Amino acid sequence: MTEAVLSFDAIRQDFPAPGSQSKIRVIEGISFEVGSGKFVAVIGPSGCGKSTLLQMAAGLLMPTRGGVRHRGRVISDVNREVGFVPQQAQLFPWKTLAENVELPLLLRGVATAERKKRVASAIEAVGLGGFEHYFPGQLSGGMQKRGSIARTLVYRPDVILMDEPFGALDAQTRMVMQDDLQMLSSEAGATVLFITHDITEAVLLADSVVIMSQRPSRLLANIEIDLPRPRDVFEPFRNPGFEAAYEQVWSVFRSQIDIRQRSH
Ligand SMILES: Nc1ncnc2c1ncn2[C@@H]1O[C@H](COP(=O)(O)OP(=O)(O)OP(=O)(O)O)[C@@H](O)[C@H]1O
Repeated sequence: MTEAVLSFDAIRQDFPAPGSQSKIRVIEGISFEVGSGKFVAVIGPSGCGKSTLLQMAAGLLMPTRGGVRHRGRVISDVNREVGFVPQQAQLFPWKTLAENVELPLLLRGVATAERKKRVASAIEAVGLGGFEHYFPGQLSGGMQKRGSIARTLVYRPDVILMDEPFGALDAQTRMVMQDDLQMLSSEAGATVLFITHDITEAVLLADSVVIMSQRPSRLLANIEIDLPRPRDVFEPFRNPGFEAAYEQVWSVFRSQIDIRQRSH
């Protein structure tokens, strides 16, 4: 069995209800693991607590009950061994691409020569060689997203947390980025916890898909996606076994979506 890098153990999360003394239960009893070198996608209806789980893994929020462990250690403070790729690229607009990517290394006190080497290789890995001196405003949305991924890869975090990283991209750029991410993460043997609303994206990228229910959210299923790699993200249905895997996820997930019967 592969070693668990992250484990979520019977997580419950209550938040104070804004404007009242009561509490809202958002998560009720979620448990799953992210194994070493595995790509785990989490899907669930809007507001079910997916981002909340990432915040717990990053040590920015402690669960009301249960615990999150990183390589067996209970996370009780900011977890500096995770890398976070947010929904928006969030590069500093006044810094060049190279300076943005270099920042985490500066904060960690990495020596200059090593910094330069790692920045160059991270920028190269995401296909942005030649754009080092561009400012974020001079890059397209997709390129900024690549920059944000390079800024995470550069310090080689033990786990990469991605919160709908491709949600805001156009459909074509999104496919290219999915393909790149698949290659980068398998080459680096990276451990990734990835949030998405998109079942196709989840099935194409993940080794397993965790499906959460509506609030208070529970774990509906944790489905292993045993499709050969590399997977074709451009023509999903050409991947042998894709249709069955998609159907397996959709058959669980569809109960969580309001599909209204309209008579007109
Ligand atoms: N600090 C907070 N205080 C109060 N409520 C919160 C807080 N953080 C999150 N919530 C609530 O918890 C619920 C889950 O939020 P979260 O952002 O984790 O959902 P999500 O599944 O990532 O949603 P989406 O798919 O729409 O991004 C939401 O209803 C939100 O209003």
